Amino acid sequence: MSDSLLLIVIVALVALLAAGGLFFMFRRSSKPVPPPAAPPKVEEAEKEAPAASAPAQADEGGATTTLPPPAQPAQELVKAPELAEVDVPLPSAGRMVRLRARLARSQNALGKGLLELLSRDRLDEDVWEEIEETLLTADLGVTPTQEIVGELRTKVKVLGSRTPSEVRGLLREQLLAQVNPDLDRTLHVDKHGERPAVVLVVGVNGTGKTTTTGKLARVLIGDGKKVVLGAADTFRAAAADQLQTWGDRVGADVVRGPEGGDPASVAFDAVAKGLEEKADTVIVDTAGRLHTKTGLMDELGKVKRVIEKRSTVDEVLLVLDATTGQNGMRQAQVFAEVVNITGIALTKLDGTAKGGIVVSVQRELGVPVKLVGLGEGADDLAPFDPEVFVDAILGD
Ligand SMILES: Nc1nc2c(ncn2[C@@H]2O[C@H](COP(=O)(O)OP(=O)(O)OP(=O)(O)O)[C@@H](O)[C@H]2O)c(=O)[nH]1
Repeated sequence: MSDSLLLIVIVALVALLAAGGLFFMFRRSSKPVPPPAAPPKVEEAEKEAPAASAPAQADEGGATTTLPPPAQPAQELVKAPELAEVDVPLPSAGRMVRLRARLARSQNALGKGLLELLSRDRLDEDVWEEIEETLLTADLGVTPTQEIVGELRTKVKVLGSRTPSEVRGLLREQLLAQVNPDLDRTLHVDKHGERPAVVLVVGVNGTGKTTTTGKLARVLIGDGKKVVLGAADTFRAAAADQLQTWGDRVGADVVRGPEGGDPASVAFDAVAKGLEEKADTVIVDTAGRLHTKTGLMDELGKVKRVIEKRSTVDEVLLVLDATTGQNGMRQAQVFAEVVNITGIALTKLDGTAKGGIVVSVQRELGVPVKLVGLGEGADDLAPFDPEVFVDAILGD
């Protein structure tokens, strides 16, 4: 090989080596930098901070990026809820007037239908049948319906032609007579001397018994009374918790026992607490399961007997769900045979057009409706006022 050829080969080799070096240098600088330390896996993060939530977060592409555990200490995340502040409910006077719009919303169709039928020029048999049907559909019961129709027929004949206000007046008079404004609807909740009044709340589960007990406590506290609650519905643990929440909110002591414990013993302790606290009223929420009539009789009988060792049972309130119609009435009858009911709390009247149940339940049980539930809100329980009720049915 000539010297010049050797020189060319050497130059070419040096150039090749230089290009290769540049290539490797470039590749190394474009390689991603690995993370300094791998973050803990989800399970590890959870072990370190059991209460930490959402340790992983999905990006838009569906891939999961593991996040480091949150910086704050775990116990803050499981801290107990703060006690609800005690609020002061409004007094009970005029409550039903305040809730009248709600009553009108559910019951107005009945009034409108009846007023329209009675305002027709000709009131033939078909129209009277329709009036009868309307009253029966509203759960008024057969006898009250027949009485109302009989009275209206006579009065309409006497009147001859009818102005709208005359028709309204006639109907108002008849409905009010059936609701019976003369019944004594006093709630016996005032203490006697040193002893608190005791209210026993009975009824089938789901009728709104616990809710009514809590709402009633609010009504009484709004009226300036001191109230103790007894969670004698030991059958369902959640019922005691529910009552506790009501008690915490309005500032009423709640006496409760173990789940499945003896309801009579809770009732006894509640009355003892009422005496000790110089309370005006002790309200005892019972389970009142309708398993068998004798079982029910034993349970409620024992609760009553045990209370009477320390005080008197002044009011036995039967809670009845207005939406359950005839089924509810049958259950009510069983309770009436087992305990001496002194008043009815008719709940969920906001959820049914069948307000006639006020009339039929009073007739069948011979006990006045003393309270009505008109919603799920804390202040949606009102002392029953017959005139406000009838006016809400008829509309303004
Ligand atoms: N719309 C409406 N709902 C009501 C009324 N009263 C109670 N409720 C609802 O009825 C449901 C049942 O109420 P509870 O008080 O738990 O019934 P309960 O009879 O005590 O049932 P247990 O606790 O199982 O014994 C709850 O969702 C209440 O909010 C009312 O007047 N109107």
